[in-house]
Amino acid sequence: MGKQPYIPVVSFPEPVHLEELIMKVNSSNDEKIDFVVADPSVGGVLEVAEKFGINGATFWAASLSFLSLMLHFPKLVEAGNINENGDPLKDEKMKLPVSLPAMSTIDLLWGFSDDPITKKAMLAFTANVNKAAKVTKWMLCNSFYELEPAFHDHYPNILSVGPLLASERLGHPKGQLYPEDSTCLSWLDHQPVQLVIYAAFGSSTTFNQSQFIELLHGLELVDRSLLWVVRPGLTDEFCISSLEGFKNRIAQHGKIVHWAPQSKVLAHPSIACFITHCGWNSTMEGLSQGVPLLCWPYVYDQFHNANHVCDILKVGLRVNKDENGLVTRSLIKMKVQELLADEGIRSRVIKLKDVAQKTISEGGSSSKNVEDFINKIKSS
Ligand SMILES: O=c1ccn([C@@H]2O[C@H](COP(=O)(O)OP(=O)(O)O[C@H]3O[C@H](CO)[C@@H](O)[C@H](O)[C@H]3O)[C@@H](O)[C@H]2O)c(=O)[nH]1
Repeated sequence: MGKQPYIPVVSFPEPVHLEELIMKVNSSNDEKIDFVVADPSVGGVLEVAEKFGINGATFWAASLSFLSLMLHFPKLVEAGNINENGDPLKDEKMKLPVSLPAMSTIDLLWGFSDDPITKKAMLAFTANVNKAAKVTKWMLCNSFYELEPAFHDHYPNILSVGPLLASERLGHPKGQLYPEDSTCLSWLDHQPVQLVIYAAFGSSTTFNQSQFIELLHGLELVDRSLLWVVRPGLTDEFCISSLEGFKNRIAQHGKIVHWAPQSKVLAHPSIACFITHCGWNSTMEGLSQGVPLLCWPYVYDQFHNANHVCDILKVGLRVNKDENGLVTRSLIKMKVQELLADEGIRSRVIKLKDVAQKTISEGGSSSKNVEDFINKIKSS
């Protein structure tokens, strides 16, 4: 028991084959590459395109407020708050851009981990984002104006085109990490309206044994209909074996799947709330479907997303760890009950759902940004 959670280490390879690929495609008689859209955290893509005289844009898959924090990194170094490795140089809270609350260096992205490899990867991520921002005049973001108005006013050149929802993806296969178990949709059809708790923690979160057992008992104590995604790798074999008894105990009102069609699940009328790690996609999907969030951030931007949901938008509540570093079963039960009883949260999140839908409808801010972007590319 008590094994430390695994923190995924991300690496950002240089686009070594991109130059070759562009040369190959553009020397053929087929259609040529004349514009590139790249994730800014993947270093060097836009620089390679630029070498060939090809324009490019970045697409940022997290929030605009978090992007602003990345873009602010060089200013924190200049101001002497941190050094180039992100280490704190002053023992004081730093003033951050726009409406981000003042923060200590430890709460910054690169401060969350003691693991030097993870920290190094996150610094590379930040450096890549800043380099890409210098190369392109077009930055797209999966957000919408009304979700983060102060940041959009501060960065008028960043075009938000969200919410981009997985259920709206074109083509097959849909690029899912795991096969979707869509039997949960027909199961949801048989559940009462707004009664089911949906719990899912994205593509890479892991739980140690102690935490997983607390979560399992917490979900059982809540004693409501439950749909829970237990992804391969979410926890270890010992915990998976303990799921068998749990499944039997909740058989009347619960379902566990390996991977759900999440966007469709969140749009289902039987969903009452979403226990989430606050990855930005999950956050956007939940809010765009008017579902209150119970925020359980784990790493990276997830803490910022949880702050935004709970303190700024006020459409969710968060769980905190106790002195042993655990979110306890009794807290899980209490917070779910508190969330479900909060009419203010429910009415605010339903309003946000309407706003999110308008923003991608004709004339909405994200819809206009997509049109503007296409027109700009065409005329460039
Ligand atoms: O059963 C499931 C569970 C999840 N999903 C989908 O998987 C995606 C998960 O994305 P996200 O919520 O953003 O979580 P992560 O996979 O953890 O995302 C990483 O990337 C995000 C965007 O940059 C960051 O915000 C996160 O912190 C980082 O962990 C979403 O589209 C979900 O709909 C499913 O389709 N089925």
